[in-house]
Amino acid sequence: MCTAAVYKTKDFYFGRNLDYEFPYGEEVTITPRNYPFSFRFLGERKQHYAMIGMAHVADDYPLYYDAINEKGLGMAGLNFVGNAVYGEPVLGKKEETAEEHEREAGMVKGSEIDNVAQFELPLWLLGQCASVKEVRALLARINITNTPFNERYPVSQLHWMIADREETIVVEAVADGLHVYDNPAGVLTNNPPFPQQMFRLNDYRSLSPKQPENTFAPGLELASYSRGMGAMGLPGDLSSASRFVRAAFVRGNSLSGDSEAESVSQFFHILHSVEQQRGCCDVGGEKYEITIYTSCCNADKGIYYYTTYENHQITAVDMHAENLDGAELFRYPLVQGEQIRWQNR
Ligand SMILES: C[C@H](CCC(=O)NCCS(=O)(=O)O)[C@H]1CC[C@H]2[C@@H]3[C@H](O)C[C@@H]4C[C@H](O)CC[C@]4(C)[C@H]3C[C@H](O)[C@]12C
Repeated sequence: MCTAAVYKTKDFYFGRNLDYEFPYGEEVTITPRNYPFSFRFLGERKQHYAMIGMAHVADDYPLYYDAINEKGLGMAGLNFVGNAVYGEPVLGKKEETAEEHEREAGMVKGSEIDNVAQFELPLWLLGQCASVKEVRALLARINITNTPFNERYPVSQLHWMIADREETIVVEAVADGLHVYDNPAGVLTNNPPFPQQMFRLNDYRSLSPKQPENTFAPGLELASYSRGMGAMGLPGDLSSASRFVRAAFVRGNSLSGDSEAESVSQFFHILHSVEQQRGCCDVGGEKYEITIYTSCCNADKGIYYYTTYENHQITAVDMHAENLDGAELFRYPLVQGEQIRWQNR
């Protein structure tokens, strides 16, 4: 399970929990503007926007899980197993029915289509889009293909949250095609599909950070014996559907100062409210899903903050501290191990 979230104070923040039973060997990775991308179906791009994110680097290629680019656009891929459906590559244009073909004959010769392998999506979108608006335009002509990176890395079944400071969307490629949803909740988890996650929020519409009125039944005096009773019923379990509700509530009611330290701190509090502790989510074979890392990107400043399961101290990497006109990846292995600050020795 995973959870992604956005948060806005003075700056715009984007991040996620990566929950899984083992790490793939991820590193904070900066891709500078002149690192050449070779797309499977779309040729080479010698120049693109610079980006920073968490990636597994294979054969010097950044396989991003989540990242932001230098324009303030963020993107995260989360498991969507059993629902994600990617297509075979098609030849340069959309497959069209005979009827559509007739309608279009003499006008446009079928719409152009971009075949993008599933693992290429972050590079394709973050490399050339400065905003969600631009992402929407590219998605209108995309065919996300089921092309694996290589035989060691089968295609992951993911859906994506993509956001800038103005808007957040969710992209789901399913059996009946590609769907792009507005996401006013500002969070994403895993299954079920996004419309069902959003619908379920209706069940919790009476929850509140305020103490509730007693409306239980006439004549029954009931006590407000504890703080926090307005959110009684907020799910606390680790299922994806429950984390969606919990994260949407916590994020939606979050308050913080707008300094960098206060904003980053609050962002980690939001995502840590749905983190997974080792032992509580048994996935079989004596393996347990845990929150391997939590990230918080300042999308305006190009800073990638993270904590890991083994290290609660926040570590940060600033993309602008590197030469973004370079042509080689900058890679930062995750800092692990709790950093405990002793006060009396
Ligand atoms: C396992 C990760 C998703 C975590 C998650 O959503 N967990 C929920 C578990 S559950 O459904 O609720 O059971 C996903 C997110 C990004 C994925 C990686 C990225 O897509 C980049 C490459 C893509 C390659 O095809 C496979 C390796 C890989 C390096 C992927 C490995 C793995 O599938 C990752 C790391």
